Amino acid sequence: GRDPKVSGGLVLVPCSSLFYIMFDQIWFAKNKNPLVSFPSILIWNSWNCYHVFLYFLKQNKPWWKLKTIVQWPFSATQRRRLSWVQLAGHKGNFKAADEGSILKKFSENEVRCFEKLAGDALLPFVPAYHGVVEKDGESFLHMTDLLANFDLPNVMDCKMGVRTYLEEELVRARERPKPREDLYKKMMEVDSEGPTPQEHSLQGVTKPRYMQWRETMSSTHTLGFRIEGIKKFDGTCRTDFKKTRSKQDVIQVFSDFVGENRSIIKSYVSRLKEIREALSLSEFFKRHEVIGSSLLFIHDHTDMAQVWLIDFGKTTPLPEGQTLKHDVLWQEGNREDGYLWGLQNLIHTLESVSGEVEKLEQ
Ligand SMILES: O=P(O)(O)O[C@H]1[C@H](O)[C@@H](OP(=O)(O)O)[C@H](OP(=O)(O)O)[C@@H](OP(=O)(O)O)[C@H]1O
Ligand SMILES: Nc1ncnc2c1ncn2[C@@H]1O[C@H](COP(=O)(O)OP(=O)(O)O)[C@@H](O)[C@H]1O
Repeated sequence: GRDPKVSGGLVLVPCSSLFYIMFDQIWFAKNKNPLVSFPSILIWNSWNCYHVFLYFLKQNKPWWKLKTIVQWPFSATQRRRLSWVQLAGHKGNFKAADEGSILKKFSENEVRCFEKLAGDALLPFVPAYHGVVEKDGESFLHMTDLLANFDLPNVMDCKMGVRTYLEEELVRARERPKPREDLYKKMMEVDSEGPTPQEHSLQGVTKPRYMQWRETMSSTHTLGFRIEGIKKFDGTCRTDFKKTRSKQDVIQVFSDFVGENRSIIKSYVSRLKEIREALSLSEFFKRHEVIGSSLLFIHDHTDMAQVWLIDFGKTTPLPEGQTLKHDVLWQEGNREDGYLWGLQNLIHTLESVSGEVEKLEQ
């Protein structure tokens, strides 16, 4: 009864083994799940129950592919804290805050966006913004944790638009090209034939070149959005969508994400249509180039399903008097981002999933 058990890629270790518990939690806290905190460890330990220990060391696979979050026997609040996940973006950008809220590393640009969104038609579709706070000598944006009202949520991040870098980044790279080794390495991890012979010899690629390559490898160019990451209710997390490009592949990932549940698909489609309506009324949207922003999809076993606009770090105001259409071709200089075109394709994708589920049910 007290021996470690192996089942389906997981090792269950008795909680009296403090070493295992601490190792696992340090691993979580340092990596993708910054909201897991130390006090919980002591409570769990005193419960003397079994604890799920990741099997990644034995399998020699990247840890996140096997990351699993314990579901039992924690209270709903503890489960909520445990299932918080950062699916994309920069590591270490988020910190836990008071119940139901999170802190994101300060960006002046993003603060300005949240301030302008306060009186805009998009307000009901963005996380509530509670101002700038200081913690441990650093500034953060305090905002609502969108996962807080869900129990063991399924979460998906879709990055919107046909372009994921700013025009000014392109100009800068042209004027002063700066080949980056980290981006070269990231490219090589996905496709060793990605870099050009010159990039191979430099062991570096520029940022816009990397971003453009990411766009063509994924569905950004062909559909105006791409899947960045998914966390399922069981804690499994996937961020390996860099080559998910075809319409059929995207439909397959969505179908798996919604578990072929028609009620959830219906809620997602109607929420996306509400967002489309709000975007058509939004002054903010008209007057900003929206780059690198995501739609965050969240649903749980109660069939509650929501979609939110997040990440305004690279959403930039246009010069006075200029507006964007968001559904026309981008040509350098016009600053178009293809956001609305991507949204339309996203709605079509979910409608296709719904059609396929209907066929299966007949
Ligand atoms: O997704 P991968 O392939 O890892 O590439 C990342 C993402 O595009 C980041 O965008 P996001 O923050 O929207 O996820 C971007 O940050 P920026 O937002 O600063 O462009 C990173 O640029 P660098 O931080 O310059 O490496 C870039 O390396
Ligand atoms: N308000 C929020 N509530 C819950 N999760 C969030 C929220 N904001 C961001 N996240 C999570 O963090 C990830 C990265 O967020 P994002 O704002 O895109 O960060 P970055 O600017 O570093 O790219 C998202 O994919 C999502 O999983």
